[in-house]
Amino acid sequence: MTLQVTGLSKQISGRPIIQDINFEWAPGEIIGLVGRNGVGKTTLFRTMMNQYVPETGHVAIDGEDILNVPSRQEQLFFIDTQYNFLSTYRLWELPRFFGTVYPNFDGDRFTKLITQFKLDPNSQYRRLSKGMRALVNLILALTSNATYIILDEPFDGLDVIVRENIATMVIDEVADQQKGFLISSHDLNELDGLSDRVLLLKDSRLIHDYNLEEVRSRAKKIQLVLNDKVIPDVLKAHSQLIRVSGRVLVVVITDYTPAIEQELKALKPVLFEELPLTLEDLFRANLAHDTGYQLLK
Ligand SMILES: Nc1ncnc2c1ncn2[C@@H]1O[C@H](COP(=O)(O)OP(=O)(O)OP(=O)(O)O)[C@@H](O)[C@H]1O
Repeated sequence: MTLQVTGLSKQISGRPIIQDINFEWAPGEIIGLVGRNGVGKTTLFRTMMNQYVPETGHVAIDGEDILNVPSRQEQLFFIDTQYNFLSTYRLWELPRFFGTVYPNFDGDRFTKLITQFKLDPNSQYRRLSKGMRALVNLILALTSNATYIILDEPFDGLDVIVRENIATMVIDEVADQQKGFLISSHDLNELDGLSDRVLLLKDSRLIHDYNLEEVRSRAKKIQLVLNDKVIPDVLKAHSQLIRVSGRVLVVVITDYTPAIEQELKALKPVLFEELPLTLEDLFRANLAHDTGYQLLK
């Protein structure tokens, strides 16, 4: 079972916002969609949902265009955080509303989760804080029982507790491989430990589709203290410098080999220590040239 996005393009006021987007997405996957502010992440989601009619392309589930087969549309979930009709609804009213769109909506689980997170069922959606709204959006996504769930910046502006709650719920939900998530973010730290695959959107196109396990298996982050202040050739040739402070160097080597290790050890470093590699490190090392990200903080 997969969802296929094929040749999807959308222009707004004559300007191409997304162009020729192609990817496949299977249940069990948590895909990160990253790109700078305004690059077109939300536009891609709206176009996938046909809120925006695409100039070209389509979205299909197991080969069936979701526009032609209503039962397929029910398998795809997205709440537009900017434009939605929820603001005047009270939380207890939401299951009725969503139940008409998603026939497998689980009202009992919705009520259970609302109670578990100490949300007041009588609150109007618009009166909720940003973090509470994010939680309600996620609860709706999970209880819709859609297979493919799109979350647009679900962590934006949330405190660490709510962020962890959301991340844990997402991870639990994919454990049995029945659901998949597509999560946009402009902050790589938020996707760390969550996504197994990352799509990078730049200049209206998907320019990379990364399998993170594969990228991680080849890369190493190393802290070195060398006798000499000069950066050795082996590091210039194979690594991306993450930090330099005096004689302490932190580097990421994207294609770490025994030969590189030998060359490094031959320098007889005072300290040679492997550090945990973050998603941001990987992107900084792999993509510093083409993300347009200002990754160094
Ligand atoms: N309805 C609209 N009318 C005019 N321009 C639009 C509309 N929707 C999107 N755009 C433009 O399309 C571009 C992409 O916007 P979009 O919201 O998809 O980006 P994004 O990647 O989701 O950004 P962010 O990370 O800031 O949320 C922006 O330049 C935006 O101004």
